[in-house]
Amino acid sequence: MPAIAEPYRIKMVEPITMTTREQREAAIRAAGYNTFLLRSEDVYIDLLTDSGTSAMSDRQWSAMMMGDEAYAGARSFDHLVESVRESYGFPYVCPTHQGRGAEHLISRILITPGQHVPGNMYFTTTRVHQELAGGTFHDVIIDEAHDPSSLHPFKGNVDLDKFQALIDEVGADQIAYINVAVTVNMAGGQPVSMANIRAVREICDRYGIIMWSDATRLAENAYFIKEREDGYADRPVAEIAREMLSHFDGITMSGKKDCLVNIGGFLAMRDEAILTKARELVVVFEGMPTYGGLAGRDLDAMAVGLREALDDDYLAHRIGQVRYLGERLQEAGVPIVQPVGGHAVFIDAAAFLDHLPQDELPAQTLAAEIFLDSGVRAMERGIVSAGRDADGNHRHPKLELVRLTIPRRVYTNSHMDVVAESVIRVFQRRKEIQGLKFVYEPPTLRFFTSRFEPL
Ligand SMILES: CC1=C(O)/C(=C\N=C(/Cc2ccccc2)C(=O)O)C(COP(=O)(O)O)=CN1
Repeated sequence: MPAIAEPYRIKMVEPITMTTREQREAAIRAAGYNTFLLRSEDVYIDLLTDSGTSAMSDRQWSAMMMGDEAYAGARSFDHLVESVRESYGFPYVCPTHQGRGAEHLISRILITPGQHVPGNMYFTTTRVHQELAGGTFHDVIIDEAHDPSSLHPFKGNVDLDKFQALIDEVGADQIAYINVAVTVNMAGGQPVSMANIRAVREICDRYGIIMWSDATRLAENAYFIKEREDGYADRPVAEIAREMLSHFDGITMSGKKDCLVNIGGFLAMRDEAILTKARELVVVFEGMPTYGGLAGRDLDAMAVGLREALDDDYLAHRIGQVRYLGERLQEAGVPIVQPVGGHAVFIDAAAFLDHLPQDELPAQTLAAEIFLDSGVRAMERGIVSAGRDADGNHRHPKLELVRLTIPRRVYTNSHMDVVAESVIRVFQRRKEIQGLKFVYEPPTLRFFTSRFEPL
């Protein structure tokens, strides 16, 4: 495989510094062994999230200088609408401050309390907003998505039989909409195939069910279709992305991922009636319908970034860099979710620390251990993130993962080598590692602010 260099050159740098083991021990204790509670200055290589952490291009920065900060009817809004129409194919756009702002609005608009919302695996903020609107989430992803070692090329696919079974059980009129995430974050950044999207569309057309997408990482999904699905190898990713989205009635979008911005999101849709309802709500929760909680400059940065994120050379490098880290870990025998996802390498913490029961929080423990070893910050994506069920019991997800999330256009493969060496060092002494216990747990989205102590 010929080397793929970054399809850009660096024009500005932000110094980062290595810490000592003593500094990191003090930092992780102060953070209650929760990597979300670490201070940025104590972190060496920050792989907590790809959300809002990407580097913007000189074109985005210059677009920001031209941002129109008019309170209503700003040019910046027009630029975003134009970009979404051209690149995504939706006529209507309602900006929000970020993805969960859009999730909040669409959940209120489409869900009647008591209805059901099928989707391809849960995502934390998506499910919370569906439940707050009175909906019940049902996971209709294929079984392979819950198996870290399955090599299925499209582990994000909807299981059509599970979707059909839910329709038969509750009735199509009790399904508010189906939410198809592209890619599926909690499955390991796994894509959905075009064939599966088309098949879901057929079922939705048959029963009159709204088909929505969480398009947060749509560019990466389109790239995997180009790589893995017959008939797409010679198609530009931008074309594949438009074809993907053509099957959906609308999308929620966290611009902080595949729009390459530090803040921003939006709803995009075909039905003007949904736009009207979104505009009624956005003025209550986000701001005017033409800014949605964002400055004009943010809208301009997003209008440029969503186009850049669909560039074939950019995606070949981006996906290639994540894969490079995954392959280095695989070569050393570190158990990771396969195939390597689009935005992160997900370590199988249950297999890595197979001497710890899930209630001793293996993924939380491993994320803390990696930070202690090198100052690399990862994110827990296991029992802590899954939260408690309606009866107040811990949910026990099949996937107990630590996510090494790669920001876009920020790190080089030398940083990936440092990360790989750290994870491998921890892997070599894994049997010495003891678990963690909760010492503080908030009522919702507990992974953000919970605190832990070693057992
Ligand atoms: C598929 C998908 C996402 O991944 C997503 C945000 N991801 C995030 C940010 C995050 C959110 C919640 C807990 C931990 C980290 C990520 O670190 O992975 C959102 C919400 O978007 P938002 O953050 O802009 O509100 C919607 N859908």
